[in-house]
Amino acid sequence: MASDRAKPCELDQEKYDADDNVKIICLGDSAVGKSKLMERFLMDGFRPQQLSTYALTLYKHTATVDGKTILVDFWDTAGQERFQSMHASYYYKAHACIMVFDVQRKVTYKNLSTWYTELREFRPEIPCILVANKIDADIKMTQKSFSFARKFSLPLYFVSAADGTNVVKLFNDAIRLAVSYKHNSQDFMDEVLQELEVGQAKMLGGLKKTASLQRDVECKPVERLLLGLAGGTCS
Ligand SMILES: Nc1nc2c(ncn2[C@@H]2O[C@H](COP(=O)(O)OP(=O)(O)OP(=O)(O)O)[C@@H](O)[C@H]2O)c(=O)[nH]1
Ligand SMILES: [Mg+2]
Repeated sequence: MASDRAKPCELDQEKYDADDNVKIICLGDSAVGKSKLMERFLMDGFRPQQLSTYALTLYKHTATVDGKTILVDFWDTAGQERFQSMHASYYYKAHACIMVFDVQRKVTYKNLSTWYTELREFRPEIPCILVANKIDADIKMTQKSFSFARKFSLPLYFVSAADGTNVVKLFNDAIRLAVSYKHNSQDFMDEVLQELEVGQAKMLGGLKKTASLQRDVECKPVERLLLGLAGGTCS
């Protein structure tokens, strides 16, 4: 279970021993409760005053999933940026998205399509959880079916940052989905291939050097192939 709480300590040994790390982003209009949801999960608290997020806040959290320590970066942004395009780096290498609307303000539900379109431009495949927040203010909303979730086959969570309903479940599920996406996606394969390429390039660099220094040394077949790939020659 990913049930650990955020630790205030800067020097956290777990961070150095972590098995993996994931990035989870949060999207939605201003004042839907993105920051309050993070506050509820990470600090188990809720201060009702509204302080709109300025630009971007990054929270670091340590979780345990299937016995493994996972470092989670939660990215929280300001919803008023909706009318501009979000910076691509916000989406860069994100492994899951929590997309929030406010059950008390219909417009925040309508605007989901703008958020979702942009998300899919940058991250076509990452898991996305749809969140109906502030159900404490109108419990009847949990009886409503929200077609946006069905249309895009998104899991829908009814939550309240104010009283904590479903918040821990929401974040724990998001972490699980992020970890699972990271290990099963094409992105993961791309990362592995990239690392192999870097390793191979280093090896080829070494071989090229050797070949130019020792031109009369006979090349073994495998070295010929590698030198061919690197543009080197064997005499
Ligand atoms: N009743 C109720 N109010 C909530 C809940 N979550 C957030 N709020 C209130 O909604 C307001 C906005 O919450 P924030 O978390 O700052 O919203 P945000 O989405 O981070 O807004 P930006 O940073 O501007 O994008 C605050 O006044 C909160 O007290 C909730 O679950 N229930
Ligand atoms: Mg905020």
